Amino acid sequence: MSVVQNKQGLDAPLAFLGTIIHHLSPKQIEIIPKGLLIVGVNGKIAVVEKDVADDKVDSLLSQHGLSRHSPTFTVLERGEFLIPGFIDTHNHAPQWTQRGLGRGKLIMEWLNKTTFPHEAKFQDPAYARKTYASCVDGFLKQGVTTAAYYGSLHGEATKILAEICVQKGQRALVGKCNMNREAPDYYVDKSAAESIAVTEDFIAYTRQLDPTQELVTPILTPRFAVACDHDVLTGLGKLAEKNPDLPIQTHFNETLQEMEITKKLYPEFDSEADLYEHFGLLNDRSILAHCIYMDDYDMRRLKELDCGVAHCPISNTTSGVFGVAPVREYLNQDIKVGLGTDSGGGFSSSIIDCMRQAFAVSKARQLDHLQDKPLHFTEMLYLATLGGARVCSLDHKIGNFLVGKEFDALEIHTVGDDAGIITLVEDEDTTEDILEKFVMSGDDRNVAKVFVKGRSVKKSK
Ligand SMILES: O=c1[nH]c(=O)c2nc[nH]c2[nH]1
Repeated sequence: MSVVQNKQGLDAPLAFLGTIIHHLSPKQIEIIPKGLLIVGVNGKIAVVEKDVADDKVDSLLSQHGLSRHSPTFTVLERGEFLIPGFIDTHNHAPQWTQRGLGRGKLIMEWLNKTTFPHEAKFQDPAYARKTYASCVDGFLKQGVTTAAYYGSLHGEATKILAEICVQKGQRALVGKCNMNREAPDYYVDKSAAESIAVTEDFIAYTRQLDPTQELVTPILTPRFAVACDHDVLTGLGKLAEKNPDLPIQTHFNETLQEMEITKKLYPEFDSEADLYEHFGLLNDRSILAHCIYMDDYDMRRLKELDCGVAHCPISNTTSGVFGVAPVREYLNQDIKVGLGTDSGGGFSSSIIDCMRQAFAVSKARQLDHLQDKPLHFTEMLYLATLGGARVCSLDHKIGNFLVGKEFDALEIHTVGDDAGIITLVEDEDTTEDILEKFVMSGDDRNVAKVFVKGRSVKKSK
């Protein structure tokens, strides 16, 4: 077992001079045209100075042991800027090799025919190590500095996923997936007792791997009530009560088929909100994926219990039914909401694609709810950054560039030979124009550098 590497921090402070973009709240984006941002060797943001004069740059750099000639000092040219790292609030790591497969199927058919055969392969630790290494590298490359991962049901493979996140420097919530029914014999927890025991062992292992949760936090992961009997949900509820630092993730009001089966299996509950709350799994640490079919009661309970919503516009609109989640309503009610790639239900593992699809979904929603204004591109960026941090209960640490937070950031390049096929930046473009071009037409080639806690973690272009 490896413990978190490089405990002592960075070799030298980092400094960036140029355009810095982040959110202070859902409605408040701050675009700092000539900013100086300095990161201390502890990986935390030490200075954010706006409209900084030249002599002030020199003095602030020197106060932190740097100069304009230091190798860790970066001048961001026109078309280059810093944004906070992307946060993927819903991601199935063992589905890395099935992205795009079986789209158009209803959920239960897709799980049984496409997904479970893939996830079952993680019985083999060597396969898990190889595939999870590719998965974590792939997400880092695309600027996902934090991911909320569902593992497979296997304890060993899920430990490997946690180790790889630590080794490669990705911040992650990692969960052993609990599922002891409504799945084939070859891929199901053998009993409720075993499901809970493997979960406890995984939590203990991860706490040893990263004792201060510097990067990796274990997360309770009942796949959904369809796949978990009463004993599993009861056991997980007890773990949630005993471990108040553990986040919880599950799928919620995802499809009409899933909701109908849930109702048959749990006839005593009128809503999924009541069901998960009864078992102690709905609180301010809960990350609920999809949340498409929401009545007033569900909305109210999510708000009252301060749950977070993982909005997954790509998978929602490409499964058997076109699902339109009420994302404007979540924002209006200040219900915590962020974006999930839902990779591999989502055919794309890119949060940039996800931002764009969130826009399309908000347009679709407007067709039936005229008052629901479509998302603005700055709101899409909010969902991908600070919104996601709130959903993952990590907004005290990451999500924007406030002094004292950890430096999880992307250096975005929209010009130059390596800028790919982004909409060409022209002389007359404002910074807002350039940001919009990035959000609407950029891709991983524009994510030039990726930092987690100040460490550079993108392997290659
Ligand atoms: O998009 C999804 N992916 C899954 O793996 C899953 N399991 C239950 N419900 C699900 N939805």
